[in-house]
Amino acid sequence: MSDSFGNDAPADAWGTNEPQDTPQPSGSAPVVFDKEALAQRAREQGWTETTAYDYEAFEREIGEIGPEVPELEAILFGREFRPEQGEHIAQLKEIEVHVEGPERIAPIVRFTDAGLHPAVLANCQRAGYVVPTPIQGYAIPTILGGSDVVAIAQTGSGKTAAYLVPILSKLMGKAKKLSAPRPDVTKPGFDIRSHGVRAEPLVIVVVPTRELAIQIFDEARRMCYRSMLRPCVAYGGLPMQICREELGKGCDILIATPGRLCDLMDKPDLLSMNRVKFTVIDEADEMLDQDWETELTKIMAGGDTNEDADHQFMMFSATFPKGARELARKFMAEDHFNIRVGRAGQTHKNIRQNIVYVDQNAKREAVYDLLISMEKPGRTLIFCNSKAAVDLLDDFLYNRQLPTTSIHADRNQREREDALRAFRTGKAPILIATGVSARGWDVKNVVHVINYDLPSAMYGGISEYVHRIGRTGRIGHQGLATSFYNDRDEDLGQALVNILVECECEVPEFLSHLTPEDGNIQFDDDSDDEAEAGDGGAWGGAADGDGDAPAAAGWGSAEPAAPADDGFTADAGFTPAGGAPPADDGW
Ligand SMILES: Nc1ncnc2c1ncn2[C@@H]1O[C@H](COP(=O)(O)OP(=O)(O)OP(=O)(O)O)[C@@H](O)[C@H]1O
Repeated sequence: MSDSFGNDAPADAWGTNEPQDTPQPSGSAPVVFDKEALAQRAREQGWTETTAYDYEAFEREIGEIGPEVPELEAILFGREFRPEQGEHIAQLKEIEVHVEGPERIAPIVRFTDAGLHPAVLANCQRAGYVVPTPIQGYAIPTILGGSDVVAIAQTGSGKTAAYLVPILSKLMGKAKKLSAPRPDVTKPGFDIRSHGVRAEPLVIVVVPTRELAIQIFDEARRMCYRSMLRPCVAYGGLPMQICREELGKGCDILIATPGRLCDLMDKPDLLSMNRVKFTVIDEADEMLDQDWETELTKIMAGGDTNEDADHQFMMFSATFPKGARELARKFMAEDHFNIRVGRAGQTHKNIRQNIVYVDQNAKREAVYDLLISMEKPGRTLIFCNSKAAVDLLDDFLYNRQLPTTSIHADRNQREREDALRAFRTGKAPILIATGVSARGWDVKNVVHVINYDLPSAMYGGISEYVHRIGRTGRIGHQGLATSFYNDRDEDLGQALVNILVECECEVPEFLSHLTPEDGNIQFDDDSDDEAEAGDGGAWGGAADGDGDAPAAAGWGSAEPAAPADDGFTADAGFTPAGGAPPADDGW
């Protein structure tokens, strides 16, 4: 799909082209509609006029924003970083969106409909975003409206921008008003030890791994362009001295791993939480799996000093276990929104999943054969369950002259960064990793994910499988996921078959006995537990037969929100942002 600002833009994705109200059936003369007669007929039948969308225009003052700096712009938004949405983006929109909250959300179908600050809108354009993904369509207006949000959506569906864009839009133009004083680092004689300040961020984003922290920091830098806000990153493994120096220059948006953030919270001379207005927990499920619950509870409580009544909390993930729901219930406003694109833990049809039977002792040869026979070699990510297995496989393939590198928790920071850089740049296009270390990675053009070891329950089970294969087939691109299965993986068999059936992938012969005869898949996902617990069903309301809890009082809508692809017309009186979606914007 072409850039929305080029002349060959997809019609109206940014609302800049004339709406096409005259359909042109191919090969025949244009059909001319008499709009007035049609309007009259519609009114006679009792249809009201299309009402304008409430938050179409940006209503507050632009405020003070920074100048354009072409050199910086080229660095931040250079081709290397442009995601270039794939042509199969429509697959993502086919998934039903479920929303529970105190009121209906009118999802946005164009970025221009969201009432975003013009400078943020321009940054979205520069970043190459064409149309909002479904999770962005719902989360952006909800966050702009000031609500707390729990959001679940498939891997690679743009969750990071779903929170960064509205948060930055709310802060853009207000840096001078809201930010803590910052030292002038350009002043001659500036010395961080004597002139450094205490960091008082407005936004905290918590993520499970260092690599993810750096990736989100990069995305935040792009969205902060011209905002005069300063993003910083802090993670375990970064020398405390460097952390101190960075924070000492001032920090408005802090992206951090939970352990390091809690360390910093214990050092009031370095960090104060008193200005925090937005707390985002990204990949919440992973952090709870990794036993960061105490740290998350401390972070969500916001430290002793934060008394901001408007403090917004957000949790984003592709899966949503019980622990995360409990955290949400404890810290979020009672009227928070739950936005779920599809089933929690669902994947999508852009990933072709292959399960092949391979005996444990034949795996090495099998992975070699697979790599050597790839039609067109491309970036490939291989997952093993243990660090030792990663090292062994890396040695084995490297000795067979394949361009490999590897990453796991025992590597030092430098080694991890080098490995990821080599993979990103294509110097070492085969990366072998443990699942945890690759959580949330967004690497362009990963064409193949191989589960050398499938993640048994001990290694995160089926949700880990979903996260792993989600490193390919991102944002409308297609990808392949091959998994080696043998008797040791039987505990995962049923869940795998369910996902294969759901995504219309082939179920291999050796698992075919697990295919439900009546075609009805029973997902053993976390949302069911909730319903069984009888506590009101955090996911209540989606009466769609997918196993969700029945409608619960207090969660507003009793039907699923409209599927994102049908013009959002599920409900009378429910008008999509900006009217009907553009005719040909791919959604
Ligand atoms: N509207 C959009 N149009 C085009 N590209 C987009 C859009 N929104 C986000 N992207 C790009 O899509 C890629 C994937 O986004 P992101 O990493 O936020 O996905 P995610 O849902 O968080 O995935 P995961 O669950 O695997 O962490 C990024 O490169 C991002 O810049």
